[in-house]
Amino acid sequence: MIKEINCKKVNGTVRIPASKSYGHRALIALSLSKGKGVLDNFDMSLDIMATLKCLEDLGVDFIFSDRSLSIDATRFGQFRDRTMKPEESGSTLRFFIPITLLFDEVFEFRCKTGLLKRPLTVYEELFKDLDIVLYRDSLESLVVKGKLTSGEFTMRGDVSSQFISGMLLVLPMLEGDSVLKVTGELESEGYVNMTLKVMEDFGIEVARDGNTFRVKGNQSYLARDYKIEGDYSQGAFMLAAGVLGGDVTVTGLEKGTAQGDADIVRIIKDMGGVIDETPDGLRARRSDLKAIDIDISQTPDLTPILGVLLSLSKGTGRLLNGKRLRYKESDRIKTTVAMITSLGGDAREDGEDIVIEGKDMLKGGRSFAFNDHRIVMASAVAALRSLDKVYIDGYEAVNKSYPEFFNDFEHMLCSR
Ligand SMILES: O=C(O)C1=C[C@@H](OP(=O)(O)O)[C@@H](O)[C@H](O)C1
Ligand SMILES: C=C(OP(=O)(O)O)C(=O)O
Repeated sequence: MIKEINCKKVNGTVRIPASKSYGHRALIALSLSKGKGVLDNFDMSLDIMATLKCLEDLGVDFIFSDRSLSIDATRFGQFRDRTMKPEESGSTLRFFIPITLLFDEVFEFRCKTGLLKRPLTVYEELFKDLDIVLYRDSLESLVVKGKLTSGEFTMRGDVSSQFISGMLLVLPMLEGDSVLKVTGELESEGYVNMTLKVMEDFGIEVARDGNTFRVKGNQSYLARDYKIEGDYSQGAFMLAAGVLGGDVTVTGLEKGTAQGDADIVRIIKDMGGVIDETPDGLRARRSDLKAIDIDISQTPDLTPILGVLLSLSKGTGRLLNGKRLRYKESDRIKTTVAMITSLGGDAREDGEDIVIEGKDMLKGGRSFAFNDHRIVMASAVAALRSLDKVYIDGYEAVNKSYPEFFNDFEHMLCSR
């Protein structure tokens, strides 16, 4: 489906939805507690619903009302279905593989096409010498069999942090103590920090020494109520909208967060963008931006919107070290370049980097979503500084993480 965006100016205040990453983790932590609790400031998206469905199939019950989710996990482990459906959520797939390995049963992961093309190598390597089978039945089906026992685990840190988070979440549930060693660069480290933060908030202790994590076994997650913080990865689109096209205040983002994507505030400021802390929230105002070089290895989800910002800055900027971007919902190196060029900007791939020449205005035109929610949202923001309208082909991909995006962007902020 195609969406026409004709928004040239934004003005107003927008509440940023709850963090998807915190949402996945808090749902899992509360479910592993086998108790009851309420998650407040909770927002739905297709990815979050995939995690909910997997937990429901593992025996957990939910009631959702008014952005609040009540959870009854007292029957966790009394399965309704041994087929997990992670849809297109990489986090869900990579978090639930170790969760199902708590049970010594056979589980099937039936995925939407595309998800199983994203790497599972780190688990495949890890489980090779353990008595655990990961078997890709087809492009849509993965069979998981075995039982995880405590021990010493070594995992690469430069494929996806989700493997590390997935293992960390279950290690305290095992009978003995475990050590998890991450080798090489730990990329997307902010997401591991979020995992550790949620585990701590739910009463779990992990001792960290650099990239070695020591986790005592036989720990219990505490059942509790929990408030999910706002999502900086989504806030990034609205802050960018403010500096490109008007005056936007975002609310709901916590200071001192573990979210790596909170770095968007520093990056925009380094580009000369004006973002002020106000009593209401962060206020971003239209600014002249200068191009800079940005390392995207730690904050891959910011790439599409950083691409838009650089394409509307003065000078040449580079998005650096994006090799893992190839394994997201789309190959985000290619699709970020395609989005910018299709809207009349100047961007090219350079190995694992993207090089962008800034312009005053883009032309507009048709941008393909490539089934990537973050390309959809970045394209909509690019419309603010495009001469013609922007048409987003496949805009429904936005539902993966931010179903209310167009409501917030067009109805709350857009002023013609
Ligand atoms: O753990 C998480 O919640 C996520 C980790 C990141 O993936 P990588 O670790 O593969 O970069 C990020 O891109 C994804 O959107 C969410
Ligand atoms: C890559 C993303 O999510 P996931 O890996 O969970 O599919 C994302 O939200 O941009």
